[in-house]
Amino acid sequence: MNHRTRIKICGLTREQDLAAAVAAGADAIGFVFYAKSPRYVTPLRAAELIATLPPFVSAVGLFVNATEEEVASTVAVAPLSLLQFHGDETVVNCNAAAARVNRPFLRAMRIGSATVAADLIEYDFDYRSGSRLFAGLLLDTLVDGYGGSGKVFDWSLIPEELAPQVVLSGGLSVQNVTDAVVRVRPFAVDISSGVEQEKGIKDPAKIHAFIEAVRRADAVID
Ligand SMILES: O=C(O)c1ccccc1NCC(=O)[C@H](O)[C@H](O)COP(=O)(O)O
Repeated sequence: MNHRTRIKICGLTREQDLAAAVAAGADAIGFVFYAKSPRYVTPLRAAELIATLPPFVSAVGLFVNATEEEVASTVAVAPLSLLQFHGDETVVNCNAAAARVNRPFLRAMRIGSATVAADLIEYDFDYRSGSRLFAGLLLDTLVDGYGGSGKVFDWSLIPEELAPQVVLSGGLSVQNVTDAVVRVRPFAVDISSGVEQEKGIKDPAKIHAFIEAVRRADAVID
């Protein structure tokens, strides 16, 4: 079987960075609607950027503790195909917002030093049983500012049975992603800091090198 790890590049703000990510083979582009983030884009700006995407590249909208109304008004402007909830939202909050706009969603689970494997299994069960629109867990590193930290967490925490459904995130880079994919075998990987010149400004060469490294790992797995 040809293993193909999906790839999300997050926190894009410029047309040239989208073009570089698409040319390199990204499967999804993440847009940050969290105003405190240096990678923040308005719904209108996201719509302009999404208009440059070719078919079959997903537009993911990232929210942190947004209200249902904020999610609905964002999706009314920016044609997102997938939502990502990255704050302290509950299952009920995520499900209500996703159902309001009828979009599937990723739930970011932020992993810290006290997290154990059973927490991941319980979290996945809570969301899988709580919403037909739950599309999976995005596993990220627990930090103060919610995400986009450039810091890794302990990948050995990820239960083998969950790995094929998770999006692995948090501090990935061209240096560590081959090891991450071979060890964890996630459905997808997600990156922001590791492909940047500065926050919100991506580096086309780093994007290309990262995606090449993921493809090398896929070849090892096959
Ligand atoms: O990217 C941000 O600025 C951000 C701010 C607040 C919440 C989440 C945020 N990003 C979420 C993502 O999906 C990032 O890609 C993920 O946290 C990984 O980031 P990095 O460790 O920089 O690769």
